[in-house]
Amino acid sequence: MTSPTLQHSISTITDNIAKQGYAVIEQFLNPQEIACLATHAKFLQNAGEMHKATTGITKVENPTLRGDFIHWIDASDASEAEIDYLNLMSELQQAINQAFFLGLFEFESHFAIYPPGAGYQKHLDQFIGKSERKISSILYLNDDWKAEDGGQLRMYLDENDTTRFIDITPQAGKMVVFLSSDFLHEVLPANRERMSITGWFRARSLNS
Ligand SMILES: O=C(O)CCC(=O)C(=O)O
Ligand SMILES: [Fe+2]
Repeated sequence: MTSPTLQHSISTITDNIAKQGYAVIEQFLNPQEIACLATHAKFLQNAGEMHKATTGITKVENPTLRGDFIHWIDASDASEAEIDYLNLMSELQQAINQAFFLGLFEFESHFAIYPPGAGYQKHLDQFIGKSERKISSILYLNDDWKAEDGGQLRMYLDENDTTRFIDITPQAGKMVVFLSSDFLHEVLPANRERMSITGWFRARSLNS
C-alpha cells in the first residue's frame, strides 16, 4: 500500500518530468530508511564489494572521467533495505509508465561511493548508439551535507549553452529523476566521501 507522502512525491516527479524533463524531490525516503541504505553501502565497502566503476560499452576504467566505486544491486540477493528501495522504484516505474506510455521497463541500479576528490565528468547516461536507458534516478545517502562540502550534481539545462545549469547538493533523502537522453550532467569533486544509489529505467532493446 503506497503512503500518501510517497504518492505525492511520485506525482511531483511525473508532473515535473512532463513540464521540464527532470524532478528534484527533497525527501523521497525518510531519514531512517536512508540510514539503513547508507549502513548497507558502508557494509559493502568494508566487505570489499565496491568496485572501481568503468565507462562505456567497452567497460574501461577511466579515473579521470569518473572516480567512483560501485556495487550493482541484485534483486535475487538483496538486503532488506535494498528490497524496500527496489519496491519503491517499482512503484515509481509504474507511475512513469502510466504517465508517459514508455512501456517495457526494466530497472538497473547500483550503489556509488565517491572518495574525497573524485568526480564524474560531463556525460549523458546513454551509451553512444544505444537508447535503452530512458530515465535516470539518483538517491543521495549523505547526512548533513553542506554546500561547501562540494560534490554537487551539475545538470546542464541546455546542451548548447554551458552557462545554464543547476547545482544539486547530494543531501540524504534527496532524489533526482531526469530523462536520460536530454541532460548532460557531471559530479563535482567533494571534500568528503559521497554516497548514492543511481538507477536507470530501461526500455528493452529490440535484440535483447
Ligand atoms: O551521483 C550523481 O549525482 C550522478 C551520478 C551519475 O551521473 C551516473 O552515475 O551516471
Ligand atoms: Fe550520469
